[in-house]
Parts: sequence; structure tokens; C-alpha cells
Amino acid sequence: MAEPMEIVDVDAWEVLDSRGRPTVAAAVRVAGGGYGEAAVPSGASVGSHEAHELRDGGERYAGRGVRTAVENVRTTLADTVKGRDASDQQAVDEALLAADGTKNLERLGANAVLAVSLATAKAAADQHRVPLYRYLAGDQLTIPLPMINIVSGGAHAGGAVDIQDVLVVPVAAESIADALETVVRVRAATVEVAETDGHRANLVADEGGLGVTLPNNRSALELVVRGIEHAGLRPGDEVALAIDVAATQFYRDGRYVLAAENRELEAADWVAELAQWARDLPIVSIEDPCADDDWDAWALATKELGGIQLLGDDLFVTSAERLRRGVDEDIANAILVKPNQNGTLTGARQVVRQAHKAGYATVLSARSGETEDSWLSDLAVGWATGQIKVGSTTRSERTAKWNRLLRIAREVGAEAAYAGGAVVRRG
Ligand SMILES: O=C(O)[C@@H](CO)OP(=O)(O)O
Ligand SMILES: [Mg+2]
Repeated sequence: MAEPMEIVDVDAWEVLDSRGRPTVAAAVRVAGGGYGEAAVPSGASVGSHEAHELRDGGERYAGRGVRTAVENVRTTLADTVKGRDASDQQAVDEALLAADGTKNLERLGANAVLAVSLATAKAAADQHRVPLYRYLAGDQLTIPLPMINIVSGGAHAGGAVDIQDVLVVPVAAESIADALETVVRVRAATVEVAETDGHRANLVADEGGLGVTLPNNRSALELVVRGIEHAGLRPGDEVALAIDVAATQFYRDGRYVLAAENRELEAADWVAELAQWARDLPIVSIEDPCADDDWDAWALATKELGGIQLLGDDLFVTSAERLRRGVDEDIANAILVKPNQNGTLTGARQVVRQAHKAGYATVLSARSGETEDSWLSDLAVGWATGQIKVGSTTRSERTAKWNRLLRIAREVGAEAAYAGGAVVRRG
């Protein structure tokens, strides 16, 4: 007789992500009947050092399939995990990595590997009859502070402005429900301000942010500050700003090329400009201010902007090795964690632990191409990441995560603390 936790069935199929492109869903069943399925997301501003997402034809954008990734789950990866103990996540993940055998999962695909990794955890949780966040939990459960996209640019909005996201952080809110309600008010008020300015604010970007075309990057931040004020809230004290610059996207031959402003800057001038924004505006967090391999510029940014949260996404790509270099060289002070950049649940979890040990803050993040699956919220609570970034409050693949957090908060009550605004650095 098989042990109840023994993996007996693995399946996979193609589903659509929120951009209408195919992505991978996988299912795992254990002998005791526990069942889990998970769909993996897909990015647009993809870091060059990320684990490899397998797409037939190698094309990210042309709607090309993920048939090979799905096939890899049904064959090689199914053979790899069948018979294994689903409750030993680390052993399952190590076996998945070994089956691929390449550093960045180029052979079988990080999308295939992560789908199986997640479905395994969900099946084990189901077998234990506990929700995923509890199954994954360490010492404590924490409801994360959200950072939420209001205005979009860059690769998510056809380059309306150069910086990719202007987000808000409801720093004074005392619960996730209060935080979301605050942001919903800011969003509505920002739409009103943008329309008064003559913009068509009904154009939304990949993550539901407003895709308004503005004369320059700084005015995207100022628009959101006016939105906060128009909502009757105090910028900085009640609602702060965060930016995802995603600078790799506009880094060309050693210079930062602001196409929306028709300007090109040396790294030092670009960092000085960001520092000026941080002095003038209520910014608490800047993600990817510099390009992913421009470590010198990052070091300078850390020196100039170190009073606020400096978040490495394309820089660290949820990689233990790149984070180690960051910590060793005193670069950045926070890491964006995207499980599909890493490839396995165990790998991403270790990076969260490594960051916390080094005193780096962690922000768990969705991708711009998402599905309605909401496992990310469970990870944020169980792993106590402290912060989460999911996109806007206006698209269902995003609200699936926000609504899951509301449900978890209700379920756990006082057992889980709300991280609150104290987890972001302020200048
Ligand atoms: O850059 C980012 O942080 C993410 C999410 O906003 O975008 P993408 O999934 O396109 O990499
Ligand atoms: Mg980013």
C-alpha cells in the first residue's frame, strides 16, 4: 500500500494568462487523495538572469505556445516525482532541478518546473486538510503590506512613460482591508485628476495601472500625489509612493535613455535625478533604479538613496547567488521575490530566508502576465515576507490575490499580525 503522501498522478495543460498568452497549469495527486493544481505566471520585463521560461519558438510575445513545457511535465517531470513523498518539498524540488540539469532550467523550462513544485505543495496541504499558507508557514503568519500600481509605463504600457510603475503604499492603514480600501480611493481619485487634466484614463496597462501619456516621468509621480490629496489623504503620512523604474528596459550602451523625454543620461546623473525625486516626493521604495548588470550604478544608488527601500528585481532575479553578491557589496536593501524567476518553491523560500538573515526586506511579487490562481497570497502570509506587489485593484487576476488575502486575514484573525507601514524604509 502506498503511503498517503506518495505522489501518484501528475498532469499538465495550457491555460491563458491575463495578456491572453498561454502558460502552464499542472496538477498533482497523492495516494491519500490530496489534490493540488497550480498555474504559473509570465513576465514582460524579464530579467536576463531569470530562470528560463520555455516557449515554443522562443518567442515571448507572439502568443507562441508552451506545449513543450506542458509535455515536459506530463513526461519527464511526472516520471521524476511519481513515487516521491509530497510532504518533502525540498526533495521533490531537488529532484525537479536534477531532472533538468541546467543552471537556469533551460531544458525543461522554469514554467514547467514551478508548476509541479507548486502543485505538489498544494496537494500536500490538501492531504493535511490545511490551507496552503498554513502548510507553508514557519514560526509566524504575517499579513503583508501591499504596494499597489496606479500609473503604468514602460513595457507594461507601450512606453507611455519610461518608468514602469508608480505604486502607492498605504503606510497608515492598520489592516489589509483598510489598506485596500485606501488604495481603491486613491485609484478613483487619480482617475478623476487625470481626466480633469484632459487624459483618457480609461486606458489601462497590463497590470491594470492607468496608461496615461505624460510629458515626463516625474509628472507620473506628481499625478499620483495629486490623486492621494484628491482622495482626502496625506501624501507621505498616510499614503506613500513607490516606483518600479525597471531601468534595464531603457539602458542602452551604458546610458539611461528616457525616450518619453528625449533625453539620455549617464548613470550618475540618472541616480542624482532619482535622489532629487526622493527628496521632493513622498517615495518610500524604488525598485530597479539601475540596469540589472550595472552594479556600479547600483552601488552609487545605494549610497545616494539608502534611506529608502531599494528593491532589486531584475538585479537579483530571486537568485541566492546574485543576492549574496548584493549583500557582500552592500548593494540595495530589499529584494523582490518572484517564484518563477527562481524555478522552485524551495529555492524562492531559501532566498526569502537569506534576505531576512542579511537584514534585507522582502516583497513577494506577481508577474505582469498572471492567472486567477492566488497561491502567491498564501506564500506571502506563510513565508512572512512582510510586503506584496500584485498590480492594480481593478483586474480579476490581481483581485484574486487581494481577495485571497482578505479571506486569509478573516480566517486567521488575531493569530496573524498585519505587517503595516513600518516595514518600509522612509528617508
Ligand atoms: O517588473 C516587475 O516587477 C513585474 C511585475 O510588475 O513585471 P514583469 O512581470 O513584466 O517582469
Ligand atoms: Mg520590477
